[in-house]
Amino acid sequence: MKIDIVSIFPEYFDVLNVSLLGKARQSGLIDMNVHNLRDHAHDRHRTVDDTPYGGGAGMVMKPEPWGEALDSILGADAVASEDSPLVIFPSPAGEVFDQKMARELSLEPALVFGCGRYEGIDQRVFDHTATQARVRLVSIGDYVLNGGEVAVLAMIEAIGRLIPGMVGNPESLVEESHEDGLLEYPSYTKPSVWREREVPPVLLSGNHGAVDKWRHEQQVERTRRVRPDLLPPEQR
Ligand SMILES: N#Cc1ccccc1Cn1ccc2ccc(-c3cc(N)[nH]n3)cc21
Repeated sequence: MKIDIVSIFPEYFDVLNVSLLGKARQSGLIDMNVHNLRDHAHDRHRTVDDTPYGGGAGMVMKPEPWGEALDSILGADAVASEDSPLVIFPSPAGEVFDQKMARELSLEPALVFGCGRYEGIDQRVFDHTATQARVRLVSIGDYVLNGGEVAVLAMIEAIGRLIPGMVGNPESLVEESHEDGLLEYPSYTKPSVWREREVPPVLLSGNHGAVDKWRHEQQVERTRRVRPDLLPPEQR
């Protein structure tokens, strides 16, 4: 997978050289490039923002630097098609990112992430980029961050771990929260007694059928208690 990120804070993404994603970059599983938006602002102060038309507090990101930056990634003459790269702009007004979307995006050959700051990006950037590539505005939850960088880090981690070859044991991805629509079951490891707290005996029984049954029951009970919204109405 090819990943391009545009941000005024490229250093945010230095962390992506660590751990699994770092290994994936070294192995070539992921080809990641981070672009500094200010490299595409050519005035003396490398200005990327200005006051909003119509008034209001805060600043809006200017379209020109974004246009030049995205042209350098997509091609100035690119025409959007179903084979175009997918350009994702984190936004509080976006569709909500979830495990289903992470799975979908992990199959994309090329992703471009545009990190806004201030009060957001001039709308014409989204409108114009949609003529060059596929565009989605994506929220990582119903709260407001100061910019898109943290959202992109979260999405890249959630997407990256699903890319074939990323994790050693793909089976470990199946029984996680949200993979089957349920929260995951509680996990235990040695010692079998810790501070007078015992591991549930079924997990020490060696009876795999009983273990699987107990784990599913735990998933349903935890989901019903913590996230009933994930269950179909009749199971809540
Ligand atoms: N836009 C906007 C905005 C609007 C009002 C106040 C502050 C901001 C800050 N901001 C600028 C860029 C940007 C990108 C993504 C998020 C974001 C995503 C999620 N899920 N929460 N917040 C916020 C972002």
